[in-house]
Amino acid sequence: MSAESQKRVVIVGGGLVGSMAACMFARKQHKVDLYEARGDMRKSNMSAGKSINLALSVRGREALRRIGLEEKLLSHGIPMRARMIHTVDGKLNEILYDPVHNQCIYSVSRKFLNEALITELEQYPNCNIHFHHKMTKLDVDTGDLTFSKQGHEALIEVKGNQQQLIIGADGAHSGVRKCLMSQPLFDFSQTYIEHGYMELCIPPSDDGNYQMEPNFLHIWPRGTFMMIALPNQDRSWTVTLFMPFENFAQLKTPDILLDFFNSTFPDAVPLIGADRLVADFFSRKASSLISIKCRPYHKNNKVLILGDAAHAMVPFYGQGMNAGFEDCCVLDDLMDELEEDFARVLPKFTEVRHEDAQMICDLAMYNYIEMRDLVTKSSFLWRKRLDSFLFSIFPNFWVPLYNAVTFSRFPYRVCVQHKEFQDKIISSIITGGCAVFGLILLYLIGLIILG
Ligand SMILES: Cc1cc2nc3c(=O)[nH]c(=O)nc-3n(C[C@H](O)[C@H](O)[C@H](O)COP(=O)(O)OP(=O)(O)OC[C@H]3O[C@@H](n4cnc5c(N)ncnc54)[C@H](O)[C@@H]3O)c2cc1C
Ligand SMILES: Cc1cnn(-c2ccc(OCc3ccccc3)c(C(=O)O)c2)c1-c1ccc(Cl)c(F)c1
Repeated sequence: MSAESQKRVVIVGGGLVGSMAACMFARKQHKVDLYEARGDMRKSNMSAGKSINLALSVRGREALRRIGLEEKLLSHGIPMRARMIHTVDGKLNEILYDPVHNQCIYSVSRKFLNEALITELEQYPNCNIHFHHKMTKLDVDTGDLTFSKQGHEALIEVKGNQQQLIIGADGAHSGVRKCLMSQPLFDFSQTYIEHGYMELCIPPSDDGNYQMEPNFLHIWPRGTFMMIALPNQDRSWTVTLFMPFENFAQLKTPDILLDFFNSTFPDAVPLIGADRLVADFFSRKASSLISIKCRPYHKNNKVLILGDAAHAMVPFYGQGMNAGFEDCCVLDDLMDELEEDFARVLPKFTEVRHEDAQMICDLAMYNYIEMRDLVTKSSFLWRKRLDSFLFSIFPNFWVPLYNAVTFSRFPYRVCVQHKEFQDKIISSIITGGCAVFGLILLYLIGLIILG
């Protein structure tokens, strides 16, 4: 690549999306400087962020494929071919995600994934990674950046004329986005939901095996309370309890906690272990969940935000990382289509991505509301069984929305359009069916009256 065509890119945030974006630019031989506030996660045992493991699906896999990491992650990940629904009376109900094509989602370790991305990035001589560098200031007009470096008094200045593009992949509470918010015509909204989440653990059995069937996403739908478990490589499970903060606050003592679990998630207590449940629950605090929407995602030809910085969503669709990785694919394609001209690429990114990103934020929030309101024990179950049955007999027509979102790369808005079309068909069949049934009934009544 000629020096003139090589771009210089600064990426703020070395989490999942920032490190993915860095790999995508580095493989195109551009000069990349990645700045991450935290230290090198490969040198610490701390968890890499908000959840210990994540569900990886098709949209995220495409980004990993492009940088050559898909097979590495799939071989480390654990396939989840079905949801296993735990009813309160202890019954287990498995419903395949894809009875037609046998597609599955993968439980992957956040730390392993972030480490794999950083290690891949290090292979590129045209990339520098600056750990312990926290961006404290950005002038969105000049592109001048200021960083504080852990343990150093002096601030580090990166002048705007040293790079052509600044990407903000610094998460839901993005400092780069906050700088964009000071600009005119920048729309922003955020919603904290009443539910918080806490991660618990189901350890391996005494003989080192999984205590539950491993190739499943285990779900305990209890209306207001929801709990899921994703498998880990070490045969343990990361359990995530979703509950309103006010309910977390009511569980003040071990006895109250155990009474709650024994009545709400009875089969989970022996799996977690009563002592471990008490110790873990009272050793941590529930974390908040936020949904963020904003527009535009860019400023001129200089600044762009990706991932949670642009569209943080509640985790009730398992799509946040997948959507952020898909941002990187959309940007990658636009770089190719528009000859890497940032003056065209950046506004086009907002134009083509914004509606889909808003849609998945809305879908995740809709799922949250719908799952919370599915209060009867079997309603979650029957909804899923009906979807799965119709999908298996009309595979090209009846694609459940969850399957379109999770197992295809159709734009999120197209997935919803298809769902709305399906709903119209169903309602007209039901309406038509009712009309036919009514006519038959009238005919029979007429026969009876007229003898
Ligand atoms: C409980 C839970 C479960 C989830 N489950 C799933 C799932 O199953 N599947 C899925 O696809 N998604 C899931 N998600 C969503 C997923 O975690 C996020 O969408 C994803 O982490 C977003 O990645 P990101 O890189 O945009 O942001 P982040 O992961 O937040 O990374 C931002 C990075 O920027 C750094 N940073 C922040 N500020 C600065 C600064 N000023 N200077 C330098 N660096 C900075 C941070 O240290 C961090 O490393 C879940 C989220 C939660 C909360
Ligand atoms: C991490 C991850 C990956 N995918 N999903 C997911 C999400 C929603 C689902 O259905 C919604 C629905 C249920 C019932 C009726 C309509 C819609 C299904 C499913 O169909 O199995 C799977 C999750 C997840 C995340 C949080 C919670 Cl709380 C949860 F339960 C699962």
